[in-house]
Amino acid sequence: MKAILEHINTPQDLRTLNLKDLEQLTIELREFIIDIVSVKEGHLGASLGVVELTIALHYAFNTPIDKLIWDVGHQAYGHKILTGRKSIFETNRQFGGISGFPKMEESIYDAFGTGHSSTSISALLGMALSAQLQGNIQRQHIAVIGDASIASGMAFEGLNHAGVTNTNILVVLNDNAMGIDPSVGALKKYLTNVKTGTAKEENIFECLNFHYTGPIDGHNLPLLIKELERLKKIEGPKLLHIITTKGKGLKSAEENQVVYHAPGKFNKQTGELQKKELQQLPPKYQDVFGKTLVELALKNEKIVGITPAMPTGSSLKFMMDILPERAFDVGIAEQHAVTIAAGMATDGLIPFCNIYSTFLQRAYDQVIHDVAIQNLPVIFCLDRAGLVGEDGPTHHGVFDIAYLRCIPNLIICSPINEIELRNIMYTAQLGLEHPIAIRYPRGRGNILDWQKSMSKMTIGKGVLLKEGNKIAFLTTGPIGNVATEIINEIEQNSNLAHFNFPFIKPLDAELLAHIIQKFNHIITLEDGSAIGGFGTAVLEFANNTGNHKIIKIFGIPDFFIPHGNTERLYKEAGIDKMSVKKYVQQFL
Ligand SMILES: Cc1ncc(C[n+]2csc(CCOP(=O)(O)OP(=O)(O)O)c2C)c(N)n1
Ligand SMILES: CC(=O)[C@@H](O)[C@H](O)COP(=O)(O)O
Ligand SMILES: [Mg+2]
Repeated sequence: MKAILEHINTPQDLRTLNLKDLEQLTIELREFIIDIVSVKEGHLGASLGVVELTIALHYAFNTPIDKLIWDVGHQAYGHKILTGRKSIFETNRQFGGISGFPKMEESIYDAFGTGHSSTSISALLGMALSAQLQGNIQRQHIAVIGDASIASGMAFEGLNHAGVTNTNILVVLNDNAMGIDPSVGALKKYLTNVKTGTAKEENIFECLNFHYTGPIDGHNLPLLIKELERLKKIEGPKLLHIITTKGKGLKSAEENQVVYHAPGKFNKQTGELQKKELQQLPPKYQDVFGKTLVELALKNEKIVGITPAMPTGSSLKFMMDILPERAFDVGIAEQHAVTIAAGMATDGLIPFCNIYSTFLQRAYDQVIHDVAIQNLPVIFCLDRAGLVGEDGPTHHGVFDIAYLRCIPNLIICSPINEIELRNIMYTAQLGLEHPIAIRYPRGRGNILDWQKSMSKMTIGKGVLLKEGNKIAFLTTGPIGNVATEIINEIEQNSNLAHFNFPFIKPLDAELLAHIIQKFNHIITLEDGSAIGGFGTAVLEFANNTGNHKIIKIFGIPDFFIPHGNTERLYKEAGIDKMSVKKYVQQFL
């Protein structure tokens, strides 16, 4: 029974409560988040950590008139529940349901859409400058940003600019000493010194011209409210530094903050994680990467590993455990991750720079300017390529082929399975004349027996998987296995040929020329953007040969694919087995 929360549908309701009821609300809100996330899954620890802050902000400020931005947005579940989405919170992250991140089209209380980190201060400053220019001097602007996210370049850029304005902005630094994994870097050290009272005289935020308060206990609701009310009356840029515990209120989440960042299903009373099925499963691609890298690095001392703040998600943690001096977590700093990899490559090291496909978008210039133009043999491992599922459009890794394919010098490889991933990693560390981007998806592969000895691949070589004489399937990446299934399910399948193109660039020109000459009908299939992707590359090639054939491109269409389970999303994108099979069958 949630006696208080039951009556709260908007922040206006919350503002009528007395302090005792607000305190009770913190308990009920935590329970509500735990109740739903324990069965529906999602990000847990971050939202539990900001329950008091969420209530205090909506109590002290006049949202949605005052603008409130949640950096990354994975901590905004309490905010969603208190701003009209309590009854639909159980649809969180599901297809057709609410998004796991703030989204402007979802609610007037979501002042800015987030998902990728460290954007909040810039967006907030934009709003505050706009308010100033338009004479809206009453409006308040608040960003909540975590200690890991504020260490990112983009957040620093925002602070640096904001400090020379007299805008009405408040940055709340939510310091729990954690990202997904423990926070890293000199700023983390500085914040720790501030918390323990051992920081030197000068305060870094005051030096940036912010009015600084803190650190204060972010779980002390009356104190938070009092401080926010006070800060509201102070003009100019302000920073409030609060100390919180990630996972606050659920013992296991407090004790194991990395796992409970997004724990999957768990017992809401004990916090115990739901037991996984006992049967042996194929490996996660991230583990194939992580374990293979260790295997290679133990033999090749030039290999180094880099991750921007995702040691657990990328499985670089395996190398960090075994070869800590050669594996670097650089914090949420994708641009820096790419350029230090470039620097290392100039000096003969072999950097495996692992970045989620979606987060590499932030380091596009570094890929071109620092790596490709100088033709440095950096090995990019782009995890979470393709549709990632419940995180939705901010996180789908569907643009990489299109945005990388136009960069000269860069090899692009999309292995069909775990074995091919291992082989291309092995091949790359033997020494390439160019940088390479190896993309692979979220989740598991298909092969139990994957830890076989590795063999060298020929860069740019495609593979005939099945002979046929009428229609040619050309696939790249694990979606090639869907083509195999379709072929196996079709009776007249002698008509269907299947070619795997692990290399999107360079394309296997010889094989492609043969295919274009032999087949009148070609189908390409990929899990990336249909515009500018692998299919487009085939089309361009065919056009250049002057040999005009029917080429049907299956890829992600020209709209943002929403959140939901991947099977459903494949359908939404029209690249699921049924859709492709239906297309093929018309011609048989
Ligand atoms: C540009 C970018 N890189 C990486 C991530 C993945 N990521 C999501 S949350 C997170 C950690 C955020 O830590 P912090 O800002 O301290 O917030 P907390 O989870 O501690 O509340 C990371 C690295 C991301 N969302 N965006
Ligand atoms: C909020 C965020 O960006 C991450 O927590 C992301 O959800 C991680 O994704 P994976 O679960 O695929 O590692
Ligand atoms: Mg943090």
